[in-house]
Amino acid sequence: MMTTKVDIPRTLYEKIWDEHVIHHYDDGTCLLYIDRHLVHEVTSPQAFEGLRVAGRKVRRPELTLAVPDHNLPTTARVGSDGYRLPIADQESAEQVSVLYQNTAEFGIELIDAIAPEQGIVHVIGPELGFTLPGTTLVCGDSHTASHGALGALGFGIGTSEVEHVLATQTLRLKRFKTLEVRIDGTLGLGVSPKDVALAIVGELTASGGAGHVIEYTGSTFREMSIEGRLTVCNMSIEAGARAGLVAPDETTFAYLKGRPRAPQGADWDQAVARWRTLVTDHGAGYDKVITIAAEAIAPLVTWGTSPDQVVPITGSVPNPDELPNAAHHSAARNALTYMGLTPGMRMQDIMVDRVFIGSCTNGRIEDLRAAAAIARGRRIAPTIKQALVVPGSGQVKRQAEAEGLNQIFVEAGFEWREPGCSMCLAMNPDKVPAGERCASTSNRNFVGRQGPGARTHLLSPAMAAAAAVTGRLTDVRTFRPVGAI
Ligand SMILES: CC(C)[C@H](C(=O)O)[C@@H](O)C(=O)O
Ligand code: SF4
Repeated sequence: MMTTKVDIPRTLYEKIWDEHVIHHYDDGTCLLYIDRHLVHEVTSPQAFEGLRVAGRKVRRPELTLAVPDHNLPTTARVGSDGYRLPIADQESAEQVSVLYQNTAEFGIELIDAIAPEQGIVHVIGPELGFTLPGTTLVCGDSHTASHGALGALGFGIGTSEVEHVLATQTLRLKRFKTLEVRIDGTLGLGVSPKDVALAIVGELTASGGAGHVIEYTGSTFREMSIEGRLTVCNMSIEAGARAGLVAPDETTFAYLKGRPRAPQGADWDQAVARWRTLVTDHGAGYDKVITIAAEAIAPLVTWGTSPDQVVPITGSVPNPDELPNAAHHSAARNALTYMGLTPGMRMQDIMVDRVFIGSCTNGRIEDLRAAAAIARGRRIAPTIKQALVVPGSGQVKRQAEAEGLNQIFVEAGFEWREPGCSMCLAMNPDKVPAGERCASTSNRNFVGRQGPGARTHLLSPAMAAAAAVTGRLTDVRTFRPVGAI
């Protein structure tokens, strides 16, 4: 009997990859077909310019969707007279208006700053059903890994690759290696998908996943919502991985059903039947495997300037010289100097100046619900200079408002904003001043990330809300909800 390719056990990643290879080159690279392309204002201007200079068109404009997010102020975008407010910062205004011009010139759909669907590129892709299982999806943005939560092979690309995808709808790439991150068991009370993500990054280190696609397996992910899976997949890149994947299942199908751009009617049934085959076959091997027990994961918080510099909230700032890996000693010392911390300090004694709840890591409805459950009936500490809640998209914002979450936040002293990347990175007016400390639900605590000299502690939405209430990093497990939400 003939052995067909189908009989060889393959991982989920290999199945998606194989299905998209158009050509194998002699040097081992492959030409890969790209199903979907997301574009934002930061990494696309040079790509469009390249097309213009070469006199090329966009090959399949209908497969690309553009949205501004990084540079938008999160204050009102429309004045009381109904007119659009200008962006004050010249560079930001320019980037956004160039995106508008480029998309108009090349016939690409644009969700503009005041459209109801506007939001962070990685939040709107899934919620519109633009992101679908088994597809290849790219964006000139490292957190494109997020989309793997729906079983799409999503990865970030550079600006020259953005141009290549626009021109050809393909990319020439080397196959990635595979890494299984297996977590079984039930998360403890107060432990969220963000803690899972931080635990994985802490375990793998910021470079442990380099060159790999992570597949998240085990009962913890099977029981996790799509929002939670998006949070975990989002941070795959913080462990150095190109992409993160969760095999699509009933949770995925329920999430996607009825989304505006997902297949409808008979197409839907056919699509689901196909998506059910998107699982790693029994007997398929990964290049690397790590396992973590769900019960071992505590609420975590970062102390340094890399997302892998993380400890349980009940822990202390480590002594750099006592870290297990000697290669990390000097990096840790520099991080502590930048962060203004000394070894041995209890994490819960660290006072914060600002709190940011939002970003493509934690700006979805479940994140806001978790934060609101802590904020409800409480006030932010008087020492807090600013506490921002920034929904990841217009849809998240409307849903949160329908549930009254905005009111809970505002009554507690938080500011309720328009969707965008906001304080995740200092490309818009939401910045942390030099020397100030921010408890942030975003994904990067790099030097200067939230503003020059700003100090960032990454944590979950509930922990961020708790920090806002007490004015310091706080174990959310010591909080009891006030009333029901
Ligand atoms: C601006 C963009 C290129 C960048 C990225 O690639 O991730 C940003 O989104 C980030 O989070 O640092
Ligand atoms: S929210 Fe932050 S991480 Fe996400 S795309 Fe925007 S800047 Fe990048």
